[in-house]
Amino acid sequence: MFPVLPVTSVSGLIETADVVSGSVGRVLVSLSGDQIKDTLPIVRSVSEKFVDISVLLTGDASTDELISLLDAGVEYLVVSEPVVADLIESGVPGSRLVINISEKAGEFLESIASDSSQLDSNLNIGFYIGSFGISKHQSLVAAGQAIAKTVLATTGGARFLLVSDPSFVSSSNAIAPAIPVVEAHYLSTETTGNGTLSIASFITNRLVSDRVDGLYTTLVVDAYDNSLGLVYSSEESISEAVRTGKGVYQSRKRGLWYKGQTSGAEQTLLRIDVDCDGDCVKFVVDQTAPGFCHNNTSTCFGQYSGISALEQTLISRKKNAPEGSYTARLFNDSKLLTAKIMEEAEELCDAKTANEISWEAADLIYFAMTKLVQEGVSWNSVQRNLDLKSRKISRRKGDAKRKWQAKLEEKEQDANKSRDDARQDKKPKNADQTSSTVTTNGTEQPQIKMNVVTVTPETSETEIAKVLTRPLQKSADIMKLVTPIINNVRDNGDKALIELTEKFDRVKLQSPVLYAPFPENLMQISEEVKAAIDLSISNIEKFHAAQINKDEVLHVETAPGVICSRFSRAIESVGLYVPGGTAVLPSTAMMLGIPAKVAGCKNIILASPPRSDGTLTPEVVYVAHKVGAKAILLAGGAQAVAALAYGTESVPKVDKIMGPGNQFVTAAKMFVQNDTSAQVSIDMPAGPSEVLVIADGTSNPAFVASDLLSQAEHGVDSQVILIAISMTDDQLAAVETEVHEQAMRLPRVDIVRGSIAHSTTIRVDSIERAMQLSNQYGPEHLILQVHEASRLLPLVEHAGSVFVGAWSPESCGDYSSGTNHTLPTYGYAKMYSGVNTDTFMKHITSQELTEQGLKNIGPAVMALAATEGLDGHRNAVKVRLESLGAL
Ligand SMILES: NC(=O)c1ccc[n+]([C@@H]2O[C@H](COP(=O)([O-])OP(=O)(O)OC[C@H]3O[C@@H](n4cnc5c(N)ncnc54)[C@H](O)[C@@H]3O)[C@@H](O)[C@H]2O)c1
Ligand SMILES: N[C@H](CO)Cc1c[nH]c[nH+]1
Repeated sequence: MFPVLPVTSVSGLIETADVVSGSVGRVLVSLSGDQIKDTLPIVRSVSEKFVDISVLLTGDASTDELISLLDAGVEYLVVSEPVVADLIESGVPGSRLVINISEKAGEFLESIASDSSQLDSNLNIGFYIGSFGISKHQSLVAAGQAIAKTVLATTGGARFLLVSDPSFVSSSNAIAPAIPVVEAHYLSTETTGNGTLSIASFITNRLVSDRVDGLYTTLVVDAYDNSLGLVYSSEESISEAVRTGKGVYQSRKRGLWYKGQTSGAEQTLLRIDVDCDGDCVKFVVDQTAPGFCHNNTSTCFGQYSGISALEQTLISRKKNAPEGSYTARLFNDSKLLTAKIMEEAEELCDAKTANEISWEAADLIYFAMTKLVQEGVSWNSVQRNLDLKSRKISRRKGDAKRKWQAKLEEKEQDANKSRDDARQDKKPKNADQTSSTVTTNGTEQPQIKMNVVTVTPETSETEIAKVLTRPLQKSADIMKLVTPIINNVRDNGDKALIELTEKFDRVKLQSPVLYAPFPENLMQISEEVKAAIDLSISNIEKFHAAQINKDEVLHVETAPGVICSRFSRAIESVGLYVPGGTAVLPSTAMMLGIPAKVAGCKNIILASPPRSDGTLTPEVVYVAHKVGAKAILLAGGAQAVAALAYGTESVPKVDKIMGPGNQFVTAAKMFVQNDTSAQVSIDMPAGPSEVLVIADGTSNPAFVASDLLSQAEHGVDSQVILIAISMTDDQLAAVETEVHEQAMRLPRVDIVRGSIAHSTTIRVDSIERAMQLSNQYGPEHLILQVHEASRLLPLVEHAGSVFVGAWSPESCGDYSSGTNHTLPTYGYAKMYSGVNTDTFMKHITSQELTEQGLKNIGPAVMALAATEGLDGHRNAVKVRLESLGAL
């Protein structure tokens, strides 16, 4: 609550606003009805400069005139009781009104003393008493005490009392929480003055200290309400702060502390507020770079994040963006910036899932912020505008301009047309009513339903390609996000790793690595889960061990005396990424750790994002222990990938990084693989999970739905496809009902809604067409739930892993059957295998030639070397053949 409210006439408004702008930040202006119209522009401009104006109405004014004041940004209107009633009837909230009870304060007190229930309807309304009205009946202090006790105490701080009398200063404690209203010309930012009252003394009068040194606990925040840190104040430091308009505090060791006097990181004081019970004072300041903390961070709680961080970065880029960089281009090319803002606004309008919407909104804010910084407009003033707009009482109808309505209609027509084209005329009735509702547990719910498309021999290739399109992955944009993260870890090692983990996983670690042997208490798991892991490990180990025969060396005599051979070696150091963002995946630790162990990798390092308490899921630690991992890196995302690729003070560098992850992980893996200085390879791009189920009229609808949902629940960026071969409308409807009902029972139903929104059922009339579409899509998981499913296997050209028949749910491959679940997604099954034992090995070839062998192939080598103009190569054979007398 504010400690004092200066009151002035219109002619003194601007001057008073200047005086109080760095301390109380509020003014009460007394106005008559006929002054309102001319005062509105002044109200707007003063309010924009962060001074809140309230109006004390003298005389009469119409309801519309009073509302125009509130629309212009006036915080509170102090008016008589009948006017309050009129305004409330016109829709003005009570929280913006203060009843002027000066004229009849005595009666008012008497009446509420006899019946306090009459206050209930006015719960959030403030009260104002001028000394004149009070003096007729009783002393000001007595009136204030009575009102404070009877009226204010019941509202928990929502209601306040303004008392107008200079003598109030000395008695303010006696009638707190009433707020003194003081003629502005009596107030001064100086400590003492000729007949003036110090603003600082009003603040300190409000404060109590529960500390032995008598100092006041002081919260320092910036204009965005970011907490910068905690300090202490004294009467002297508060006086100095108000006098200088700067951040001045009381150091517990070094006395008066003018913040930034030596470092340059000083603060401009915007406002001082006192909390509800007077034991904490809040300084709102504008902080000069590099920041508030002595560690040169923006705040004592670390660097800014979100909007504040973005604004800071863009301001510094504007000063020194490298020539040719994208940001420099944006600052220098206003047309490009305008086009990007329009593009991102459109993408936000088109976004469907929660993830897409927040992603696109972030893009739009980035470009909007670039425009603000380019034009020298602070985010602070945008926030102020939002606050002032929220004070408006009159609401506009809010229709969009005609130009934009027309554009929207055009877009809708285009979308309808392409949907109709894709569905063609053979679309079954009921099959594509995506907006239908169903009743679940007695309540109507929008049906969770995949889009349905019928593919016929006439369907064009373009239409088919569209149907098989995966959710857009903005690789270039993601790369832009992960590149600075990777560079930061490469350059700053553990420090960056710890900071980024704090930023993205919201946990501050002391050390980012856990070394083997892992403490028992970190891997305590139930006997049931332990048995499940042990069984799964045993099957995975059997299947992966069978994939190699390390002792077998390949020998082939390609020509007499020319023996070529090949032998395998394990990759020495491997980094295994175990995702942990939306779900914890100990199964992925098994799928990567077991083949690494079977292959014989010497250094196995696991990486996984830590939980909010800084620990890892015990199941993951247990698996790490079982596979003989040397260390576990407690980090996720691009920062974990970078640490594994380059190594840090505590993270050992690896030779190859394996494992799935979200778009940041996948992009980071691609990045480090391309950086020759990292000398690291990767397994494959394994991104958001996906499944393609092929079903027919014989399939069990519940089984089909369950397989679709088991992948849809991974993340909103997952996609599932059902290819329905010659299913009737009823058969398809049965699957759709199962999808909805099973989904509604899943705890992750919200994620499922997101992924199903971009998933499709494709109706075809033959197995051949189904297999051709599946091969074109190249799914991570292919599930064959058709009559005599195994006969389709020879037709599979591209897929990560295949599940054959009704009794082979995809989940078995995820956990326990023995095959690997780390598989290529996004169509990469066309050129990559899933993780297997070979992923952890490399093959070395060797050859041994006898004299005869050299004589047999030497002339061919010499001829080819001559053709390539590489005489050195030719000579290496020539000198030998000459020594054998063969030339
Ligand atoms: N293809 C496969 O074989 C396979 C197997 C298992 C899981 N998956 C997939 O792996 C993915 C796991 O994703 P996840 O998110 O749950 O876990 P994750 O561990 O891959 O990602 C979490 C990390 O992402 C980083 N991150 C989050 N938001 C960020 C941002 N805005 N900027 C920079 N970094 C950010 C954080 O560092 C966080 O630790 C899912 O898509 C799942 O489908 C695939
Ligand atoms: N289905 C995922 C592979 O895309 C792996 C997984 C882990 N846990 C459950 N499923």
